Amino acid sequence: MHYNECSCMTPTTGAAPSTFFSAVQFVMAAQCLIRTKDWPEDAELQDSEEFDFIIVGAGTAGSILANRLTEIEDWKVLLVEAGGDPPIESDIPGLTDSLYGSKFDWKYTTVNNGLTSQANKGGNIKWPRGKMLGGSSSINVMAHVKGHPKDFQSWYDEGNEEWHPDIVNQYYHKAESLQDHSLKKNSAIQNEYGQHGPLLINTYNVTNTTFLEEMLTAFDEIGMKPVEDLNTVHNMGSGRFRVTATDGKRISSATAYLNPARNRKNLKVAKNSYVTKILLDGKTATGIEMDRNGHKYKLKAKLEVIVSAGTINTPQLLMLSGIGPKKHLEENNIPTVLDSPMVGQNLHDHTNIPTLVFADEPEKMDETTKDMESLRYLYDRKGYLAYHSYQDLTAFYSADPEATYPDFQALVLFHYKNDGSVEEFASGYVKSVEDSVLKLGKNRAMFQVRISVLHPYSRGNISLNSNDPYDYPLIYYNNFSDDRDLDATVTAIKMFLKIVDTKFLKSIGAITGRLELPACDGYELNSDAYLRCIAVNMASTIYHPVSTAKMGRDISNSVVSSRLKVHGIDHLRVIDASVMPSITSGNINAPTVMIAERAADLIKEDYNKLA
Ligand SMILES: Cc1cc2nc3c(=O)[nH]c(=O)nc-3n(C[C@H](O)[C@H](O)[C@H](O)COP(=O)(O)OP(=O)(O)OC[C@H]3O[C@@H](n4cnc5c(N)ncnc54)[C@H](O)[C@@H]3O)c2cc1C
Repeated sequence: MHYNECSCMTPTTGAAPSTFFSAVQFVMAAQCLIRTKDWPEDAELQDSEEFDFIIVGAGTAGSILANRLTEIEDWKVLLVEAGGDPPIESDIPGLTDSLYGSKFDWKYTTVNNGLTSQANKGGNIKWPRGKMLGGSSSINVMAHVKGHPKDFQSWYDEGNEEWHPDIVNQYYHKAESLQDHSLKKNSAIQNEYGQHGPLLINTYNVTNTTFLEEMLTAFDEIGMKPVEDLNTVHNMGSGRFRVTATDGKRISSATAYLNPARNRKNLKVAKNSYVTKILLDGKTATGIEMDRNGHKYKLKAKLEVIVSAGTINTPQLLMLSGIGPKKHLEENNIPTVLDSPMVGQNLHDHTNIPTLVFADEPEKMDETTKDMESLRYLYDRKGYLAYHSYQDLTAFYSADPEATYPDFQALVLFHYKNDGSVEEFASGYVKSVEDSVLKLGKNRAMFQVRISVLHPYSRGNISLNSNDPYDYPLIYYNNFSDDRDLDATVTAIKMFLKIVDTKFLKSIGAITGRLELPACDGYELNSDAYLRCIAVNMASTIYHPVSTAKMGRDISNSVVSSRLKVHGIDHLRVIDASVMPSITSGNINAPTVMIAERAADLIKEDYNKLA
């Protein structure tokens, strides 16, 4: 073809190229507009510099504490974070998955115990954790689920007097600001949420709501009644998630709390800085030892060191500093400062079993639609990038239909027909399971329903691998060590599988289908024995580990007091998900936010600074 034959290349008056060039410029600029640019500066530090408070970890809890404590102008605060600024992928809900396994993830895995999760490649479970400002709130799925008042009543009844459900509710309200205008019209929902807090709560900008509505009708048919707002009815029924995202963008603890405080003169933030030890003078915390680009700093805390390093790193740091079970410290050649037997113990989580349903719909988005949706996201923050692939749906239910406290949670994740994500999912399993998923999924859409028992009995622990702070701790999950959890899991799956017989699911030809695992070969499909076998072998996590520095009355049964002070050590607190006495009914980021908000006021109260 000659140049002249291509009408597109015929010289023009310039209007067309200039119009398209403007469009390209708009697209380039729109991408920059997404990016959060308000991260705090990386502070310069002097060795032996003194602060009033040093907070270890800028995650969900740590970022909140940094903001609330620097509200007191004469308190000088240092926030230390092992990671750096979150990348643009963290801002865009639809790209969250690309962070897993990246440098923004600690990439922890559980220890292979040879018994559970044997269908997973490596026989272990991946436990992602955010390593950046915002911590796991910068990598999570953004569901904002506040648990059930009974969860907090049980904390309170165990002697944790600062955590009565009414007080807890007050601190949820302090944190929240409900954005969804249609929900605000309902006074019960409006009253359930705070209206003026830093954490913006909304509903994902999902565009294909017809499909969601059909699914909710199916939930209704199996007794999981759809409700407008699950938090308002304390998690009984089914519905769309409230999320910490608004205008199609993530709201992490860092964007909600840390960035607005970044210019305060009494706050310093040290990024890419790893705390290796809490410094102690006898049984008093005096500061931290920190590694920044190979340079070791010793920094002093006049009032307190606050450990907010999360459920895995918090007990690791306590033990590296000589606070933990004496025998375990001795095995790792760490001099015992305080024999605190519960450090690292009581680990539990919401184990999840991916229950697979295959069906004719929904169809895969074609590439042109996908491209148009990406452009649309740049234009108005809608389209598939505006929500996480967990879409929106969840259901809370119980074995007893009359129950008012949920036993189980199911989260629904869709994989479009012939979508590459099915292969990616299947590749996490041993060959026989991988092949059966691919066979069942050929020319079908896949629904991955992640089913969890909300209140497990099994307990695991976090242990040290050695006294080297750079050696990853060992995660002994022990998730089915109590048989009641496996029985409950089978009940939960069976109850959920009734969905395959609902009108909508039947209309799209839904089937379950056998997953090929030699261990489960002899069992009839979907029999109790088969589901038990699948549950044991396919067990994974929904990423909610808690309780490895639990609060309680004394050192024999807990690590911290109701005011989150470490038993037996002065000037040291733990404030993060590890202090929960037991896990809440649902996703745990919102409870961790509430804990940090409450703890900030407990600290202010202790120093007579509460307004
Ligand atoms: C993939 C994923 C999806 C999830 N989805 C949801 C969801 O949709 N909804 C929900 O409610 N919950 C969800 N969760 C759980 C929730 O996000 C976490 O429970 C919560 O963020 C925990 O907060 P935290 O403050 O305890 O710890 P983190 O937020 O993990 O913060 C700990 C911080 O400490 C830093 N740190 C650790 N050790 C050191 C050290 N030695 N020195 C310096 N810094 C250190 C870490 O880098 C991190 O930034 C999810 C979690 C994950 C991982």
